[in-house]
Amino acid sequence: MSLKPRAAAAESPVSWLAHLAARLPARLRERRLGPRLLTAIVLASTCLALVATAIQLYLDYSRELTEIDAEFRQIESSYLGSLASSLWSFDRTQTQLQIEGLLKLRDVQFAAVRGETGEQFQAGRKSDERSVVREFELRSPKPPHQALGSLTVAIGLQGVYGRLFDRTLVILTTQATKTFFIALLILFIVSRWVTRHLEHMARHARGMSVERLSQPLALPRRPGDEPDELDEVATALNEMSRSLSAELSRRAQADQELKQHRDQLVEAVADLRVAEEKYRSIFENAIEGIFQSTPAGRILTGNPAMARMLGYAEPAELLTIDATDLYVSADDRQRWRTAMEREGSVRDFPLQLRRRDGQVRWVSNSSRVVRGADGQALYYEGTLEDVTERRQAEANAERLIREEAARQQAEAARDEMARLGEMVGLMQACATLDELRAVIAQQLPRLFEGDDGALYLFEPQQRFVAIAAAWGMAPSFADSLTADDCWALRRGRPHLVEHGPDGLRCRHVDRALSNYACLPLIAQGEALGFLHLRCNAGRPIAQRRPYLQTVAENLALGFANVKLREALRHEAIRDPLTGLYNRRFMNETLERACHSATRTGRPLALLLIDIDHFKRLNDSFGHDVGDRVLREVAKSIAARIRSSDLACRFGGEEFLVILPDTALEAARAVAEVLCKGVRELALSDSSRAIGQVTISLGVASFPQHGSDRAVLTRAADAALYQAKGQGRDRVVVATAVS
Ligand SMILES: Nc1nc2c(ncn2[C@@H]2O[C@H](COP(=O)(O)OP(=O)(O)OP(=O)(O)O)[C@@H](O)[C@H]2O)c(=O)[nH]1
Repeated sequence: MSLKPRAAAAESPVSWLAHLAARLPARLRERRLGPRLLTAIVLASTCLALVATAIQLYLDYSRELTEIDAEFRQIESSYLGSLASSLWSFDRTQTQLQIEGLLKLRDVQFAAVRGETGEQFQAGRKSDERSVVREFELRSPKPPHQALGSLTVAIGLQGVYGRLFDRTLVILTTQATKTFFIALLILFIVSRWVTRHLEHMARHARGMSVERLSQPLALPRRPGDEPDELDEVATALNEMSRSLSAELSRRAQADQELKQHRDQLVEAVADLRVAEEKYRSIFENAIEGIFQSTPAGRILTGNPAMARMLGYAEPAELLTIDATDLYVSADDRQRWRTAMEREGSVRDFPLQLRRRDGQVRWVSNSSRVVRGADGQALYYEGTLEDVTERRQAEANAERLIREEAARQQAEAARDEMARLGEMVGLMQACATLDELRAVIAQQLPRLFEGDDGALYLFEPQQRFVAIAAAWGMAPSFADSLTADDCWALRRGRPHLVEHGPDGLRCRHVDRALSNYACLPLIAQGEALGFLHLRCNAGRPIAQRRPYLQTVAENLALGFANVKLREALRHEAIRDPLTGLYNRRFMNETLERACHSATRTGRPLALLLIDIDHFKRLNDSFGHDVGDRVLREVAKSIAARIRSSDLACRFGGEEFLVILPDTALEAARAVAEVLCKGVRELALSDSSRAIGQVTISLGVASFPQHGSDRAVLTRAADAALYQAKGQGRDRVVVATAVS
């Protein structure tokens, strides 16, 4: 059996396919997406269609073969019996008819019966084309079923091939048509949905420039269209454009900055060259020596000034010497290195170096350590200045300063002593303690210029000292102190506290105060007070101790002298019995008062007072009682006059009161007051009452009753006489001088 395709029918599709296959690579290499896509679809679809058609043909072919087998079985079952009967009965006509009848079956081309006897019947003709031939054995219908011959049937495959070809043609046509339209549809869709936009993007991209980067890509969309991947691509492109634009701006700015930096760099390089030349010039021409040396003492660099300083002709010679040999003292080198290692640099470090010729020079060194990344000292660099002459000049200047200071100190001491002498002189001229205090208050600040201080003096009959004079920080001094507040008063010795926290401070000074002195004023064993001094000038107080003691002693002496003088003077001008001024002093004072009244024209009055019946009182009570009455009357008078008035004992039991700036009527009123005051004295002896003591007063006034002491006194005396005459215990005003 053989299967042969029809050559004429197969030639056309194969050549078409060959032609198509030959053109496919060119089609697939098309630049346009549409044709490429179309070609790919057609190719893929064709391949699939061919594969599907081949499968279909194979299945159809198998079915056709099955049907041929079924046809043979049908021949076997339906025709073999009747043919055997016709052959058994030698019915040739029937046999021939039956064989021809077989040709009516589908695709049967040929049928032939060959009897055992050699007879042969056949219908149709044998073809060279492929066919399926089967031979059946014919046996008699009745036992013993002997062999009668055979039936040969040939079913041609040409019909099968024709049907398969037709079917293939239909399938391929259908597939091709479908593929064509689907391809067209896909082409349209791709063009509409994809390539149109891609071309738009391409046009946008082609038209893109740096200036147009900011123009966004907008796909031609109908409003309301949902965004798809192309929109995402467009969005991504726009974002890319924006990023690109930003990047370009940044690059442009960076370029600008780079340009500026480059310009600055160029300028800096130029400046650097200038600076380098400048520093080279400084290095070469500097007056100071400039060097670099290793920690081991090797000189790396040295300028001409350094070479000259050390006695070498050329800087290159410095590189051959060991720097450690330059030091006069090894200790100097060690101190210098220790300072460098500890501080990292030194400034104006004094050193003594030995020149090449052996001469020793003083130099001032300023250096620093240059360290590596590991912190190790790589080398030292610095400058050397020859300060030998300057040091000599400084030494001379220091000597001169010391001498000047000593001279000034001596001068200051002379000044101090001169001021002290001046104060002592003034003190000696003081008649009263008040005068003395005033002089001291005025002189002490001059004596201790620049320092704070105070003078404390014991108040009469008191146990505390009160401030008598203060200068400098006067408000910070206490007004009064007890003797316990000051170590100098307690111990009767000078108490000095130096700088520092350890000194034993007096209670009257602040705890923070140091450098002060308290010196007691002691005269004839009696403590008069103390001098307190706070030294502000930074000069140790101990240095001034001798001077302070001299001042304190002079002050004490001054007070003692004035006190003595006051006592003497008191005795000279006072009446010892009554304490009032005596007649001699009264005469002097009245003389001055009259002159003053004459000069100024101001009034002046006199009261002449006499105790009534004093003789009788003396006689009755004794002289001592009389003395006591004299004292009580004097006391009563002194208590009722002004401090500017002056009461004195005129003699015996007579008193005289001078009333400056007092007119006659006022004087009369004072006289009445005095008269009444004495009248009211209630005096008594130890055993009996003395009785009332009265006085009589005569009043005279300047200028009505006289313009000098004698006339006024006489006028007052005349008035007193009148008062006695008129019965005593009264005031009588003098009559005007005619
Ligand atoms: N106790 C005492 N008596 C003195 C003192 N000085 C004077 N006399 C006395 O004073 C008396 C003065 O008396 P006279 O001058 O007579 O006056 P008189 O007795 O006060 O009488 P009239 O002045 O007229 O009232 C005399 O007896 C003096 O001795 C004195 O210091 N002490």
